Amino acid sequence: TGTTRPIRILQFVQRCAKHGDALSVISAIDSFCSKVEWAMNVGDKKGEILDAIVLETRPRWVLELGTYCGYSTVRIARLLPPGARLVTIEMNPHYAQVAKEVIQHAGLEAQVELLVGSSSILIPQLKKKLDIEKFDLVFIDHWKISYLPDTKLLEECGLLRAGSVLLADNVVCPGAPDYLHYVRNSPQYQSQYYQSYLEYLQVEDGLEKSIFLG
Ligand SMILES: C[S@@+](CC[C@H](N)C(=O)[O-])C[C@H]1O[C@@H](n2cnc3c(N)ncnc32)[C@H](O)[C@@H]1O
Ligand SMILES: O=C(c1ccccc1)c1ccc(O)c(O)c1[N+](=O)[O-]
Ligand SMILES: [Mg+2]
Repeated sequence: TGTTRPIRILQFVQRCAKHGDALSVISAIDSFCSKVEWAMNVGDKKGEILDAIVLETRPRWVLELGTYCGYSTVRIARLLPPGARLVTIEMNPHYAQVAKEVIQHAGLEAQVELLVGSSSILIPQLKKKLDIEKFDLVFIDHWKISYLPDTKLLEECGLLRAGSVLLADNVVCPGAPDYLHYVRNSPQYQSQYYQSYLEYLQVEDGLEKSIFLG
């Protein structure tokens, strides 16, 4: 039995990226996934939109749903102001282990809280687990069928405040139609679509930014 794709991504990072240099980790993964093996990272094009929204939001508390190999985790954590924290949830223990090592290679482990488990189980435990009040920014990038139920769960658990920003990946491809309809039609959200492309491909995709109005 050979290796897994996440392991091959990690090995490339460990071989080609400079320890403690987040940008070199990001470009190593983008290089590997655009030239060697496609992988479901948010990627460089949508990643630039993600970066801009992190910088614009200046979040103290960030939640990421879906870690995979930690590519977007590193993209976000490298831009956080001192003292800010990124909580990332991943249900696959193998992916979580790879992500842990990628985040460590980038030197960002102090800013990141990586939780292994299902979002629907962990979200209701977050207030107890962490001395957290509300999330300022949520990056939604796990299985597309979970976007809507988990958004409603975040509302019910009182983890969003007026002004909290939800940023959802893949609202076009593979798509999250029920989520999109909800945030675009609910009076509780102000939504905006950022057109881009599916990671490493010439297929349309985009991010939806939705501000919770409270
Ligand atoms: C597209 S990948 C995440 C990519 C990552 N955000 C990036 O851009 O580098 C989706 C991940 O979400 C995880 N996942 C899917 N549903 C989940 C759930 N309900 N709770 C926790 N993790 C979940 C999958 O195991 C997978 O690793
Ligand atoms: O669902 C897929 C998918 C579907 C089919 C084959 C490969 C991946 C996918 C594609 C691009 C993404 O950015 C992404 O986040 C996901 N995902 O799994 O969450
Ligand atoms: Mg995605």
